[in-house]
Amino acid sequence: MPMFEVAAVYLTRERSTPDGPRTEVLLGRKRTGLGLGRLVAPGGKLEPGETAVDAAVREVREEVGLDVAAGDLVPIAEIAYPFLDRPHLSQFHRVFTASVVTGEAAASAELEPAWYPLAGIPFDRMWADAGRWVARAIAGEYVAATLTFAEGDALVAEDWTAARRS
Ligand SMILES: COc1nc(N)nc2c1ncn2[C@H]1C[C@H](O)[C@@H](COP(=O)(O)OP(=O)(O)OP(=O)(O)O)O1
Repeated sequence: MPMFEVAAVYLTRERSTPDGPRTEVLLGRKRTGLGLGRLVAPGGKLEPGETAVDAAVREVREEVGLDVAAGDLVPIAEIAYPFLDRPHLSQFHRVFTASVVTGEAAASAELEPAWYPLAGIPFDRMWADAGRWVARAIAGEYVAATLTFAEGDALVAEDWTAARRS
């Protein structure tokens, strides 16, 4: 199944709170297109000639107004998402994390960003797969998977051994 490529970035920061230090992750409520209304990481399709790292840096700047250096991006996952009911939406994600960012997150036409505690990510507001892997990937476990979606954006199959493009 042909798949377009997407780069996504889970940015993190450390904050002190009355209960002690905590790690937070930046997510944005999607304002347009596929996944409208869901919380997602900044990210999007690779443009012609771009590497995934190039696209990750560009998407973070465009969608949440933050600057992240290419050298600070750490790959944490590669995930194939076949869409059985809409094959043209099938996509291959390269996912990164980074803890070094400059500036304040700002809303864009694509995303309305906010920081969430890593220990309390609101997975019920995200794509159905996110609760299965995002926290452990940010924690350092590299994830390679094929996660199949079907009608109603339902997650209908999970293969946690490889990111298969066909
Ligand atoms: C299909 O399942 C998905 N699961 C998860 N966990 N995250 C997803 C899924 N589909 C998209 N996302 C994430 C990936 C990115 O961080 C954002 C946006 O991706 P999308 O492919 O919707 O990108 P666009 O906004 O359409 O791309 P452009 O910015 O290039 O227009 O959501």
